[in-house]
Amino acid sequence: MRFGKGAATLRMAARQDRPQGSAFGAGWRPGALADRLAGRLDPDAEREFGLALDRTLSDALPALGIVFGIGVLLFGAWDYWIAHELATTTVLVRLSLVLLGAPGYFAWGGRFPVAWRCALVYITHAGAMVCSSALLPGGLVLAMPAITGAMFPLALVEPRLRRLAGLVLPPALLFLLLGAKVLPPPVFASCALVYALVLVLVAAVALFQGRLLRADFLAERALAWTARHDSLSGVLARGYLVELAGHDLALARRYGRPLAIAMLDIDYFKRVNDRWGHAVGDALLCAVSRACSTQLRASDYFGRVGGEEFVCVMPETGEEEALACAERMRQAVAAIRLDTPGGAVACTISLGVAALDPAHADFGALLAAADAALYRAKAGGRDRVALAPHPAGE
Ligand SMILES: Nc1nc2c(ncn2[C@@H]2O[C@H](COP(=O)(O)OP(=O)(O)OP(=O)(O)O)[C@@H](O)[C@H]2O)c(=O)[nH]1
Repeated sequence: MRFGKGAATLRMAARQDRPQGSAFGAGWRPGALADRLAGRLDPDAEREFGLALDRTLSDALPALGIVFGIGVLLFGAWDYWIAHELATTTVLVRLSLVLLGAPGYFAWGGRFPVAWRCALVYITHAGAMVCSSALLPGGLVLAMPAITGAMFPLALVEPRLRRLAGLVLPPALLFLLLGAKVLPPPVFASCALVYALVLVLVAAVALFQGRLLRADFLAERALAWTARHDSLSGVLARGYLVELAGHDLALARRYGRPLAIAMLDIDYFKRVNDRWGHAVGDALLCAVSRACSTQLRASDYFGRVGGEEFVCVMPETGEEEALACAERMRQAVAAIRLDTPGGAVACTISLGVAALDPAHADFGALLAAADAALYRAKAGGRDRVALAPHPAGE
């Protein structure tokens, strides 16, 4: 199962804090035991896990259609073998119910929730098995392995218990209704008991599968977080920042929207390391990251691109607003006082701001413009903001 992310989700993830682990809350509530067994995650992670699972299900549905189609043909042949005089009727029942559920295989541009599509497919198809075998002599008993067996693969792809129950219970009720009508009472009782036992086993498989998939989801999420973030400061890593910025730059170009970046560098950082030691230098890098991040809009993002160099990307932001944001960051950093046993450590930053211009070939060109402006801020005395000139005016 792939837990891939679309560009929008990627951007959301960029602003998230470190991934949460399995955070099943303490305290008793209905379903708490099932939650514990399934390794249920905290609400946000569970929502994300559910979306990933829905994507997988949506992708799998068309392929399942081919498998189910072959199944319908094979069971039609089985009908002929059991009672060929009834087979035309049973095959028609099977086909009509399966065709009724067939729209569920298609995505319909995402107009219908995946849960509904799954329900339409599974309930009609399992209903087709139950109804047509109820028409055959002893058919319900003979078809029991297929009817109950089909629930196990379902539990593997849909391990969420409530959803699973919504899928398997309607065909189970249909089985009980028709079984009570066509089977002798002792046979019916025994079939109902076996059906109930299989339901319990299917629930156990779903719980176990849910636990495995959630562990897989958490591991993949933690790995993605580590790959996309700077391990020291927790802000975006260079590669991920460039990936996100490339996407936002393409959007800004396409729709003629503004976008600006600020590149910043801690002034005389070498002296901090030399005087206070690398541990204090590291703590200062974290403090600067925090101070700058708090000055940004929710749509902006901030990453570390070098030793003591950071970049802030501001989509939908023009030159003036970017300069104001850069100035806020400068002031926020200047206010930092890092308490150490040797005394309070302070620092300043220099910033270069560049606004997107049609002449910037790509994000690298915009970055180079901000870097040149940063160089001018350093040369001009540090602790200041410099704006990159428009490329045409250079
Ligand atoms: N503590 C710590 N230091 C780092 C890290 N990465 C880079 N540095 C240090 O950052 C310093 C950068 O020094 P320089 O490039 O000379 O720049 P500067 O001293 O800040 O001077 P200006 O940029 O010109 O104001 C070097 O001493 C690097 O060792 C890190 O992750 N942790």
